[in-house]
Amino acid sequence: MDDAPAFPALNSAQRLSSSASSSLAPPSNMVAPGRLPPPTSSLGPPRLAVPARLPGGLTPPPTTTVIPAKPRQKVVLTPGHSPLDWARLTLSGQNLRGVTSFQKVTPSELKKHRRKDDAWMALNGKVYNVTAYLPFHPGGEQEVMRAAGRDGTKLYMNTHAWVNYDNLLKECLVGFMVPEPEDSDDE
Ligand code: HEM
Repeated sequence: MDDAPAFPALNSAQRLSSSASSSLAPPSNMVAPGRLPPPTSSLGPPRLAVPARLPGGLTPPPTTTVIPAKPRQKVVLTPGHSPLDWARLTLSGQNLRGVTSFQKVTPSELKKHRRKDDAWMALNGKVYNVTAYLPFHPGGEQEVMRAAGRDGTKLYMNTHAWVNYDNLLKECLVGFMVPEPEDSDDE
């Protein structure tokens, strides 16, 4: 049987360009998001690992994807307030709700609980006493307090829809939102 022809063909663009990109290592001008680029020599312009145009008129594929990073707003939690500490506290049997039975909470009742030592928040119709959680909140106490005494669903979802509040605040459930009674004077 005849020998198989060389692949890629001896005079192909791939072979011609192979000297330009002989290494499998990522090009040195690739920058991980949030990282500074590697220092470039002060002698001459920065090196470009991939030429603007490959021999044979081929344009190389893009080598970087820049995702604009939103600055994190996480705070440093005080000792004893890690997520694990919070898990421990919720399992301790301590009453974190501040009530002994589930309540029907009207908007005007909710409004009464907007102090740091008595903070309730409604999330999708459920009302939570978030007082105990405040020092454990990775975004800081002030952020949670923005929604204290009111419905924080929109703010919460806009900030971190991926955070499972139902699970984190299970032991902080106070009750459920109900409309203001018809004859109320809307305090
Ligand atoms: C509606 C009021 C709230 C606001 C405005 C708020 C805001 C924030 C902010 C700004 C961060 C930092 C995000 C970042 O830069 O990474 C954060 C993180 C976090 N918040 Fe809240 N938060 C609120 C309520 C809550 C509540 C009630 C909980 C408890 C279920 C919670 C749990 C968390 C967790 C677990 C993180 C860390 C998320 C992560 O690492 O991806 N937040 N929050």
